[in-house]
Amino acid sequence: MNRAIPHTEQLAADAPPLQVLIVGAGFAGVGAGIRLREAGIDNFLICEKAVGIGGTWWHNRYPGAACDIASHLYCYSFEPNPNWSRKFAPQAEIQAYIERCVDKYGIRDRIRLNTAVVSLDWEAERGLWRARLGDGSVRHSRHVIFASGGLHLPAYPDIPGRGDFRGPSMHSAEWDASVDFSGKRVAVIGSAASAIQLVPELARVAARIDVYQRTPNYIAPRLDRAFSEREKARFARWPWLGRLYRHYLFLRGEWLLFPVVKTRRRSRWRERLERMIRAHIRAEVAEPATAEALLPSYPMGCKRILIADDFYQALNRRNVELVTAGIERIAPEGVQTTGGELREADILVYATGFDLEGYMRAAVVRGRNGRLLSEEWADIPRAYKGGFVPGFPNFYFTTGPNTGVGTTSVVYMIEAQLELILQAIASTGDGSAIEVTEDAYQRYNAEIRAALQDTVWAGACQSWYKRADGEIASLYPFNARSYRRDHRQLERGDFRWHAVAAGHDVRPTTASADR
Ligand SMILES: Cc1cc2nc3c(=O)[nH]c(=O)nc-3n(C[C@H](O)[C@H](O)[C@H](O)COP(=O)(O)OP(=O)(O)OC[C@H]3O[C@@H](n4cnc5c(N)ncnc54)[C@H](O)[C@@H]3O)c2cc1C
Repeated sequence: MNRAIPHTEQLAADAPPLQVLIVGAGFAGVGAGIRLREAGIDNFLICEKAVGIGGTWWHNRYPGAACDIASHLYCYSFEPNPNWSRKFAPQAEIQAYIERCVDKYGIRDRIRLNTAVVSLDWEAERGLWRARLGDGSVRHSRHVIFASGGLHLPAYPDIPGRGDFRGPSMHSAEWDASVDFSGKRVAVIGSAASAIQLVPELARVAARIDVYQRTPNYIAPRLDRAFSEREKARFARWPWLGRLYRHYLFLRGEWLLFPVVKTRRRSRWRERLERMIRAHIRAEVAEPATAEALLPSYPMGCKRILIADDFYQALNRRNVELVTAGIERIAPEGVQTTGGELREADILVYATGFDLEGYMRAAVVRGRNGRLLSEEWADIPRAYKGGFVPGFPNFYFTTGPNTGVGTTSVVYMIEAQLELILQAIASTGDGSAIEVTEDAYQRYNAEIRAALQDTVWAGACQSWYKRADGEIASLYPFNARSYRRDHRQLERGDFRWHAVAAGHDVRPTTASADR
């Protein structure tokens, strides 16, 4: 039975506690809501700081924005979509898909938009999380699913003079659709995942585009194409066909791409792919000096492997130039390079990615005994299986620390994480609170850290994945299938349960095998 969520002004501090509060309405938050409802848990609320649903696919609206994991895999396994228009669906279509899921599974009345969760405090005496929301109201909840995602905070480069630029400037994730690029000189800072999608689109209308590249990327052909009406009809008629295709896409990532990253030792397979992409760059880019500047000099997989069909072609246009000189500062008239050249621009676009640890900075979280999550993670963000941190009872992350696989769909990973979270919530049916043990947390993270040492990301490899101290807090060193296997069953010996009684002290209990 649906119970309408009262409006903010009606929410007094003593509003009945929620069973589950979900932070964020992206693939993870919406997926969590759907799974909860399926499990018969109706008393949940999804708070989303943005004014729309879809997370990444609400925020990233730059021209050319699209997924780079094929759409038939980049969607919920329980909600295949036979009607994807292309192999790699554009942003609007993915956002509309998430909206459709919200309606089909009846969770729209559980979503509160324009509502940031500012802080979360564990009230041990009540066994509840106290959430302070952006509008100043307070809500209590037994469980919190922290589905803020890692990529919701746009990162700007630390370049002097950013505020001096006299024209419009924007981050790719905060696109200003009111700005007209026609006939304008545009400086695009960055040449990675978002830049390679938006440069070909802007190049069609802008007078000139300077693409500022710090480090070249391995960009493989995307081989995107539209699905014909016939193909869509077949996917609709024979759902097994969609499942088979999805499975093929998944195995391709596991077999073709995972071996590239899984070892830091020499790999013939990796070297072969590197040679193929280098040959591709030389074949695609007309100007030899530009082609040379686009050739990466590090092992493939060290940075994210990108795909595009039209980026290298766009660099052949007369109105597009690759600038490899460093940036000294942003001037009112444009970009001043380290070579002393002032390259004038009318519009600045920062395609400079995200603060990779966005899940860490999304809200102030205080667990047992007032322990701040930021203190727990002062050295490095860590979590047991990416989702559980000791000292934070009934609190779960999706896409938390060390959950990035890079070779498969994040939605696939999210579904695995939700499986474990749902089991954790179900295990507290007697009113207790669940918490991972310190031992299990330490052991799991020691295993992850040791395994990361043998991946291509370790050692001298410099990448966005790495923190300034060289630690890797975002990536998972094994393949997606082993991740899924690892998330199938809550390992009860790795948890303990607190007896929680309203008005009484929380008494930690040891997990018994039969819980
Ligand atoms: C441009 C782009 C393209 C991508 N393409 C792919 C792809 O092809 N394949 C792939 O697997 N992955 C891709 N990703 C990664 C993508 O982020 C994930 O696939 C997925 O969308 C993550 O879903 P999520 O729900 O975990 O996080 P998000 O989609 O980021 O949603 C989290 C939501 O939480 C909200 N939020 C954060 N903090 C708070 C708070 N304190 N209070 C309330 N709300 C809050 C945010 O506003 C956001 O809407 C891409 C990412 C980007 C940026």
